[in-house]
Amino acid sequence: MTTNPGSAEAAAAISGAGGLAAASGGDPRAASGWVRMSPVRSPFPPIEDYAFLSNCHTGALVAPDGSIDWLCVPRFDSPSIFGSMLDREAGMFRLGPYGINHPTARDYEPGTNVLITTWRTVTGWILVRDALTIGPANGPDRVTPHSRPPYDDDADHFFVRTVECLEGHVDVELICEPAFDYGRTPATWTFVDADQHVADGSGAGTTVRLRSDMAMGIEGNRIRGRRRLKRGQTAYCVLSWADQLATPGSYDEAMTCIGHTTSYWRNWLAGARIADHRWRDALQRSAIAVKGLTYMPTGATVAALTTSLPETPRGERNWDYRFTWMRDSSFTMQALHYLNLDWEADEFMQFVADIEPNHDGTLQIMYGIDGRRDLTEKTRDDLSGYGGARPVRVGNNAYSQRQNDVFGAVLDSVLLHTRRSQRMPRRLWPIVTSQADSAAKVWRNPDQGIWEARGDPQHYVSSKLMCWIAMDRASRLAEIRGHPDAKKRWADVAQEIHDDILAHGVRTDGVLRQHYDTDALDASTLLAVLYNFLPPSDERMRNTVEAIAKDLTEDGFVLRYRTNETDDGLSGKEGSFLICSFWLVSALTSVGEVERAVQLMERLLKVGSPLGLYAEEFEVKTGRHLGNFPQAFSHLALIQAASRIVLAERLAEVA
Ligand SMILES: OC[C@H]1O[C@H](O[C@H]2O[C@H](CO)[C@@H](O)[C@H](O)[C@H]2O)[C@H](O)[C@@H](O)[C@@H]1O
Repeated sequence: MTTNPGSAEAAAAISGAGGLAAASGGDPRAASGWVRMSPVRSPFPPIEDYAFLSNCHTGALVAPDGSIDWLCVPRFDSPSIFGSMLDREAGMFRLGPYGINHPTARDYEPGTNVLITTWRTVTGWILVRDALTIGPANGPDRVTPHSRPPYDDDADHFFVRTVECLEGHVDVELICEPAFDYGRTPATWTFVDADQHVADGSGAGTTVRLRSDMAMGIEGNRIRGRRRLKRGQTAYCVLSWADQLATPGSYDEAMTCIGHTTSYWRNWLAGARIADHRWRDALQRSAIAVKGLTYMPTGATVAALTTSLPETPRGERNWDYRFTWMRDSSFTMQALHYLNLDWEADEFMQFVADIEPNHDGTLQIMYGIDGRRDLTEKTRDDLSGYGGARPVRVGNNAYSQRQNDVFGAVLDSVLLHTRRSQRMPRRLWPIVTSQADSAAKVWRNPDQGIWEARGDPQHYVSSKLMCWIAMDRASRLAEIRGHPDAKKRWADVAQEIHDDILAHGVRTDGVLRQHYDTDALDASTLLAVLYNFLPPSDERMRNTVEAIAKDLTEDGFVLRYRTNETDDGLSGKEGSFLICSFWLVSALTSVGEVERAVQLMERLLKVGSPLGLYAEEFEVKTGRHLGNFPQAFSHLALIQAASRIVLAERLAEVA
């Protein structure tokens, strides 16, 4: 038992006598120091009901009841300290009205990553602001596009929560119960000031500091505070984890941090070129979500904030996405370029230039956000998993897979970057040559494909297509660099791959197939349309789009493939893949079916979360989101699809 005796009285004063008496009897975690203080929160909220906050170092998910159910510190890929998303006993931090779990309204402060929650109780109204703080080093200056913004990468990062009573009176409750190392180690709390407004919670080599102007007590492994706020009164609490643990010391200071955070996001967004269109809000939210998944110190992006949110309810399709996939990042760069947000793309190019290649010059398909290579997957059998979906995985064995699309992803990004910045950094040329030569060598080999199937390698059409992109982009880059021999050599290979796909990758009905030895469909072949493998007027492009729209959809939403036709080495049925559904919007636009594209886009926007966020998949029969959340793939494809439609509509207007 880790209770600080000195603080037990304070706890009892707040929670009422007997607060500490609720014991851990029968709880297997008691042996490791757990002291259960209240019934386990249950059930798991729907994935899409979470709010996402980020400081571009790490991110958090806030449940509708005001609890932070996911936070890893100090980085996206660190072990969680609040992990209730994966196990109701793996840590949480709630601020909200006592005894009420359903907010009246939740929204972001427009154009920011600051969450505003309003609560109405029988006695009054309160407004809670939540932010993972971030801010400009030199004040909220306007960011000029194409210049390095005055971001303070090394600023202290806090989770700041403020509450303001708008009407009547409300009893506000704070419960902070970290569980370090993905729920394995409960916090040991000690007060560090005499007034008991600052406490340190430690475990598994990590210390967090909680500071508040509310009276706090230690109850076993958690801090609890309660205060009655009357109209016009305020309170705050701040959680920090930086070494110096310096935190705002008053409500006003906390609000200043939130103000800086607001300015940061708005200034960043001011650099984006977002069409004045009815989808503007969705585009802005997606841009903020994608940016929020960027790890600022290296420019790497995580594929999603979380690990192991299930793609099949209660199933085994649970993966850790807190890493940087070359493919996902390349698509992210494209999406940010659509919005004129080139600066992040520049940063990612630096990341690419810095990574350590394999001995043969190839790149891994994914890396840690700090560029590390070993992402060995482990299962955490001590965690229940979201809704009972097990195993929970930490790490991702896909890192050692052979996925031949990676060459195209990297080289397409380099060409895009070169064109946008009108220069090609010298340090990128060795990467171009090694990727192009590797692609030229391996494109004939089977691989695991872009869906990272864990079954046998196949000749995936989309992998060959991306090798064609690799050779095409390399040839254009060689031209820019003035290497005519390389230009010709790589263009010849591009042509060879093109011919090969047309010879083996097209079914007798003129539709692109998933891989050379099947007639099954695969939504990744929509990339052929998006990358202009053939002109959009070519029948094979239209046939592929129509076949996918008709035979690979559930209620209009696109599956990446049918799991009963494709052995991906896993059990369970998936939901529709949101990236594929947005790809279909883009592809319909390309082949001139703009009205149908708009209809599908509108439906996709309707199934976004109440806060405009998307997981990886959507389950048509329940209307629930599935998989990791929020997922960059879904948001970047939304940006691409909307941008393409907006462009098509504008062109139609001037025609
Ligand atoms: O379905 C099996 C695979 O699922 C994950 O991969 C998916 O997510 C990646 C990150 O967004 C994406 O790049 C890939 O295209 C998706 O299929 C998982 O990470 C893999 O380990 C797993 O084998």
